[in-house]
Amino acid sequence: MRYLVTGGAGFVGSHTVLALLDAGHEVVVLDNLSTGHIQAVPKSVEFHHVDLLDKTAIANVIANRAWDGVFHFAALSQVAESMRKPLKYFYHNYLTAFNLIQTCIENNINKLVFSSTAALFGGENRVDPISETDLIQPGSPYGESKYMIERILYWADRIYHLHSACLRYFNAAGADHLGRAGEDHRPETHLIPLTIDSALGRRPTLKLFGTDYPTRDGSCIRDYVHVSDLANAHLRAIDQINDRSVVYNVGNGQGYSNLEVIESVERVSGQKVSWEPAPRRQGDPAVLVADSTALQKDTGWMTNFGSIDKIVETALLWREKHPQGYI
Ligand SMILES: NC(=O)c1ccc[n+]([C@@H]2O[C@H](COP(=O)([O-])OP(=O)(O)OC[C@H]3O[C@@H](n4cnc5c(N)ncnc54)[C@H](O)[C@@H]3O)[C@@H](O)[C@H]2O)c1
Ligand SMILES: O=c1ccn([C@@H]2O[C@H](COP(=O)(O)OP(=O)(O)O[C@H]3O[C@H](CO)[C@H](O)[C@H](O)[C@H]3O)[C@@H](O)[C@H]2O)c(=O)[nH]1
Repeated sequence: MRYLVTGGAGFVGSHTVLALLDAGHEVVVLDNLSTGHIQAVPKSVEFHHVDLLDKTAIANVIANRAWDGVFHFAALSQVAESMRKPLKYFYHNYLTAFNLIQTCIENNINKLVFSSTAALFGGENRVDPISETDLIQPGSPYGESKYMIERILYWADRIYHLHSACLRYFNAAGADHLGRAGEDHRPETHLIPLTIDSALGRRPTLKLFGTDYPTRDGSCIRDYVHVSDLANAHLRAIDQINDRSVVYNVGNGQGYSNLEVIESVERVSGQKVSWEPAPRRQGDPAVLVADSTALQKDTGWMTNFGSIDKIVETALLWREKHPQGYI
């Protein structure tokens, strides 16, 4: 199969590219390298330095070739930044997806897998774990921008038969267990890599955002899913959309508090993490844990890296080998 991957130089995209190659598929990556890294794209992969805001550039890559499907990872994805710059998120995430979807329709592509998010479920009054039918209530412009794209995809299916899988990831973390790829956001905003860097003495004291949430220890609870398990969910999801569209929540089904993540990093690294309480970060819901039963039932998807310690272990190994990230 030949697949187009937007955002394939980024964290989740690069791990999915590896999973696609491992399964014997041909992959073409389209990325503007705004947050991704060319070093994360295997040399054997055809790469196009394209910004999805430029519809003509997208069409130049897609037109006149046969495609078996598209994986759309490219986006701006920082919840906190979206609270400060909401219009940037609506403009960028909506328009890039719009350009891509329109080009897919114009070129008779009929399968698209989309990186949606747990940030759709921002409401405080709901019960975890969260299933696909739970109330959608984005708690940030980032989450809202992803929901807007889910709605375009809904209508693109009904009217143009572009079938889609919207995968609402919870917290992607970890690194390829063979060390071929890892997490390198600049600046890094995610808890696990920041905590690891604190343990390795490469960062000053970690700020723990919020210690007064209504949770078991006062810190937020998140559902961490290993990035390679998440990549695998994409390969399974695309097989589900030959004649229909699907929406799946993707997580481990188990929540860890921020303090429990710190404990895991200390356990796995054998080092103390220096941290201090800090005010809540805007846009953060207290708890986000996935019910991924639908994905498991439909596709047989299971996690290989279920425990937080395993996830942290792979992330730590990559970080130890790549102290400067991709260079
Ligand atoms: N990391 C998570 O925990 C998480 C959770 C839920 C959803 N998501 C979603 O998954 C996707 C991937 O997340 P990630 O953590 O890998 O992010 P990332 O920043 O590492 O990857 C995004 C990639 O898209 C590229 N890109 C961004 N804007 C582009 C544009 N206009 N044109 C072309 N390329 C562009 C970047 O250069 C980068 O390579 C995003 O859509 C994100 O919203 C991530
Ligand atoms: O220095 C830090 C960084 C993070 N946190 C806390 O750690 C938890 C996890 O934060 P991350 O930034 O690692 O992840 P998020 O849950 O904010 O975000 C992830 O899940 C979201 C869905 O809710 C989005 O999809 C987003 O793209 C994805 O990265 C949050 O409580 C956050 O406040 C800290 O305490 N200190």
